[in-house]
Amino acid sequence: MGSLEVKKGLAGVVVDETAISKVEPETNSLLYRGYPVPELAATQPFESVAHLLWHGELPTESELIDIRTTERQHRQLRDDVRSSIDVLPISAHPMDDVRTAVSVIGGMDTAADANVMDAVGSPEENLHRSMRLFAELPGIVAYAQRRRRGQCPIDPRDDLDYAANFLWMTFGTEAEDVVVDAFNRSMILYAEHSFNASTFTARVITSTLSDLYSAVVGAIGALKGPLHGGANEAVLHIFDEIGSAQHVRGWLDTALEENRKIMGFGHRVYKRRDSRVPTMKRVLDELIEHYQRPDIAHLYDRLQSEFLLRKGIHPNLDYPSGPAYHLMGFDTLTFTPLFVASRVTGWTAHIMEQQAANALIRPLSAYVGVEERHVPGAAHTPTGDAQRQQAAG
Ligand SMILES: CC(=O)SCCNC(=O)CCNC(=O)[C@H](O)C(C)(C)COP(=O)(O)OP(=O)(O)OC[C@H]1O[C@@H](n2cnc3c(N)ncnc32)[C@H](O)[C@@H]1OP(=O)(O)O
Ligand SMILES: O=C([O-])CC(=O)C(=O)O
Repeated sequence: MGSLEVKKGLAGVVVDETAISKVEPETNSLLYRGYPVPELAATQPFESVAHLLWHGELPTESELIDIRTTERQHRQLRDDVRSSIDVLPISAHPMDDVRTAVSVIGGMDTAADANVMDAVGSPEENLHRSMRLFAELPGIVAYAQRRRRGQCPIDPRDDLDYAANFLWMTFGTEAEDVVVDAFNRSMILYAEHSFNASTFTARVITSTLSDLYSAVVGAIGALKGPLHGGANEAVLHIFDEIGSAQHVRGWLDTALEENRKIMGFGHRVYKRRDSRVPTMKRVLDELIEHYQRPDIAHLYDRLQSEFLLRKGIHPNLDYPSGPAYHLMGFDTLTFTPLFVASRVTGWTAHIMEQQAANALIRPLSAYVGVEERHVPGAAHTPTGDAQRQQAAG
């Protein structure tokens, strides 16, 4: 055991195959089921990308109508789910609201755990569960923000597609096309990214033959941390702390002296650039133009160039997403729940892929603790092989 090489954080370890997305750090590119993500973001509604991730192909016209019809059928926030959120204190993080809501949805879906030995469910059941979570999460995220603001929930609108309806349920006003389009592109960019920490969590849970809801709940927990999805929220906290572009240098001096991590920068896989940043930066630029907020552009550019100069580290997707969601009007605490609403498509695609070719995920560890010793006053009890030999006489 002692001679085993430890791969801390599983860095560089290939644990399985996937056909869902291809992350290529050498060329800074990202493909979902073979399609370049910038092409998908430029042309597709998020509903089509969800279909692509689950089924491997973009939907035909009639399949898109089907997914949109089903999504509309399940949009309404259910009373039991709303009550489960209401039990939590307003001070709870909205990621806790979302995690609790998904857990309750799973518990209410009696098919999911009626027989613990068969919790995994059929592929058709799991596709249906994935679709329902995709449809229900916007209502949950919107409700969590409105509740914190002391506002009543807003019913979904059947005449609006996914992105426009999400914004409608959150703000109670019809968003302008430029904002709907920006939001749609952000959802596509966040949807999937191979074996990141939350997706891997979902696959570990799935590998024990647990159910899809348990895997999504675990994934939400993993996404909450600021080294992963929580970074988009953390970026806005940093922007608030800095205040304006002229304060970047002084702020960065102190932060680096204190060995702070600068959220929204760096990546485990992309060591040069994050493939999604240019597309999301364009989205941010359009929003800055739309809302006439050049101050945000100055702060963004100054922090990016100063940090690159000092540490040689590039921004990741969370860096442009944070200020973009801020400009759209979302509360900072809502940013990571938005990531959940998008990433649930990738998670569930991976859960189904794991189920289709399962192997229990169980790595080894190298023990570095105290060697065998004995409880004071106790007779020495042999362990392992010695115990077996003694028992055999
Ligand atoms: C959608 C997403 O989930 S993208 C990731 C979002 N997370 C963040 O933005 C959080 C900030 N970034 C980080 O903490 C890291 O870059 C991670 C966790 C994302 C990737 O980290 P790893 O691959 O484990 O690299 P690690 O953290 O060891 O960094 C390597 C070196 O770069 C430094 N570094 C990396 N990112 C940062 C950062 N954002 N701020 C300051 N220093 C950093 C580390 O301190 C380390 O320096 P050292 O070698 O002198 O100790
Ligand atoms: O791939 C990662 O490690 C994190 C990430 O960018 C994502 O999940 O989108």
